[in-house]
Amino acid sequence: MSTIRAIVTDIEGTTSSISFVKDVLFPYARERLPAFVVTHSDKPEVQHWLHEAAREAGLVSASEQEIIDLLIGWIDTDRKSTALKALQGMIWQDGYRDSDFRAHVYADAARCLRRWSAAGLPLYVYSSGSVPAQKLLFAHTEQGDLSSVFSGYFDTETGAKRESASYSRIARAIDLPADRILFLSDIVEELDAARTAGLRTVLVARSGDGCPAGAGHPCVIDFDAIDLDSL
Ligand SMILES: CSCCC(=O)C(=O)COP(=O)(O)O
Ligand SMILES: [Mg+2]
Repeated sequence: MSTIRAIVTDIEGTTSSISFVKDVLFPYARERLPAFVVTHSDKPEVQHWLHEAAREAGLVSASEQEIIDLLIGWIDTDRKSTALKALQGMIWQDGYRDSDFRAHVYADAARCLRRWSAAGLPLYVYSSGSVPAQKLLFAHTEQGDLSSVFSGYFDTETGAKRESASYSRIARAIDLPADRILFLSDIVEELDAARTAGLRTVLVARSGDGCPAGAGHPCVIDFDAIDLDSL
């Protein structure tokens, strides 16, 4: 009988391929970002995140073009900036609406998420992608609409993914003891932070090379291999 009462999952590299994020989502946002900023900068929410990006970069008074260049540079270096992620999410909304792409989710992930949810296990997402972007992604996957399986979503407004305090906040928000929550990720540093906060952890190693030696966390190659009763 498993003691796990909730599961929190990462997206990129865990439920979904790294290639979907790097080769589909990021180029889509990169190409459309300049026009998006120019045509939406009067919108309060867009203005807020442009201001936050400038503040994060220490720019006191930046032109629209300087902020666009800054954001493009951050996309190219995969900076996990909350401001960038919020703006990217707004651009991806058009892509999902216009069916320019659908989100990649591994079949094993979709299958297990649906099974765990049907068994009454609350499921959550914790990703660097903004909460609106997470909701869009899971509503438009190649495996169908997965929105109904999730009880909640967390992004970097809760804190950085490599800081243990973020996982303590998530446990408080979920309202369960940390050791009843399982966190799934492809990044060992995120799992280390989650474990420091008391969560249970499983490394999802999808590279095809199998589980790395000395990862320091229980490890699986896909969601089908996760045995909740053995954790
Ligand atoms: C809504 S997912 C968009 C992917 C993204 O922008 C990202 O940075 C993924 O990071 P993760 O924390 O899911 O590895
Ligand atoms: Mg990841």
